[in-house]
Amino acid sequence: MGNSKIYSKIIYTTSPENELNQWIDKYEKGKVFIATEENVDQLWMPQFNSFLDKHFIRKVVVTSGEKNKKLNSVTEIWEFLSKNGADRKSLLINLGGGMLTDLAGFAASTFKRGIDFLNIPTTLLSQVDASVGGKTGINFNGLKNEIGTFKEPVAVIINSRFLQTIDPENFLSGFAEMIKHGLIKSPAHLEELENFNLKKIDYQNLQEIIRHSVEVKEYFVGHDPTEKNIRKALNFGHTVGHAFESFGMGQKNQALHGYNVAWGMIVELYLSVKECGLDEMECTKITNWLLSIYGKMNIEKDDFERLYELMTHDKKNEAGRINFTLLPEIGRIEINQHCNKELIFDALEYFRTIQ
Ligand SMILES: NC(=O)c1ccc[n+]([C@@H]2O[C@H](COP(=O)([O-])OP(=O)(O)OC[C@H]3O[C@@H](n4cnc5c(N)ncnc54)[C@H](O)[C@@H]3O)[C@@H](O)[C@H]2O)c1
Ligand SMILES: O=C(O)C(=O)C[C@@H](O)[C@H](O)[C@H](O)COP(=O)(O)O
Ligand SMILES: [Zn+2]
Repeated sequence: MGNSKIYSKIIYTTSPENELNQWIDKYEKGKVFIATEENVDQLWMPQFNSFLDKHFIRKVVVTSGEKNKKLNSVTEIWEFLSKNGADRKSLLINLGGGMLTDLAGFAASTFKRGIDFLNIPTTLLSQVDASVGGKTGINFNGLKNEIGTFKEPVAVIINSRFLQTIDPENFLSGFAEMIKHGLIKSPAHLEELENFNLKKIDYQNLQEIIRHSVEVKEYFVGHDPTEKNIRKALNFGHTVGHAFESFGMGQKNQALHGYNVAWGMIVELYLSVKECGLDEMECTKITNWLLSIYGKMNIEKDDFERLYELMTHDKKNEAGRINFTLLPEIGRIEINQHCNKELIFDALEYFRTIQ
């Protein structure tokens, strides 16, 4: 995958506490803090409690769920840090899924103009994607990740044992970002995902597959940390996926991020055929696979204008044009692809009617 210039140290371990020991030593006693969210606090914090006590690490717990990836929750973390005497040299440990690592990473990257943070991701999605690469942020104004920063954690500690308590839907949500990694860079990774038994998860094998996925992410982040160029590859499926996700925000059964990305990838694979010459049979094969795992979201023709409007907020856009990352073939990307409104509507119609 080539030399990575990623700033964070990525550590794979079965004993996060042992790894943490060495990191904590670099910081003054009483200046290390931990942020988590309710569900993870209940499920996984008990195993860390004596460690936290021993090292005088104080804890803040925010409310779980994507709808809490918002400014109020950031304020809670800022207040906690401020009241507990955090200074510029402090460390914040973020224990949780992508919602928490995005949120608390953002809080850390802005507190006193930025303090160190370390991620311990607890969902598949956060292990293969969200905790790595330094995109932090919150949703705002009905738009995904509208406010945020680029700041990499000092380290990411990955332990696949956390995944044993993940529900199947959240597992599949993370699996979608892995499929994205295979599609944009690694046919070999895609193949191992196609062969992965989702009904009977082999956690030992999974740890290795997670590593392959993270390597794809590291490659793009290492070469372009602030998404000026080829990091846009990692946004494949997200121009449309984020529009779907923002569209569903606040609805009762809001679909998980990875599901929206999977559906976004179906639309963007169609665009790849039309604009970049992706083989139609290849597109159909992957689309059918994605549909078999993720089903699909129901959209109406009347929704197309709103979805298009949401795409006009995508962060990759330039000069008023919607910017896509597309695939001329599996494992290769073309960034800065512009599709006209008519073609985007065609692609949405393809998605709406596909069985
Ligand atoms: N920064 C990035 O590069 C990046 C990349 C991909 C996604 N994201 C963001 O990540 C977020 C989605 O992350 P997510 O899918 O991890 O969601 P999440 O953090 O909301 O976690 C999903 C659910 O699993 C629960 N949970 C967490 N760890 C658990 C565990 N070990 N066992 C049981 N339950 C557990 C949570 O409480 C929550 O209910 C989105 O906001 C998305 O935009 C960011
Ligand atoms: O790391 C990246 O770069 C990505 O685009 C990874 C995406 O999976 C992730 O959802 C990211 O948060 C999207 O970022 P945004 O800039 O489109 O909000
Ligand atoms: Zn994503």
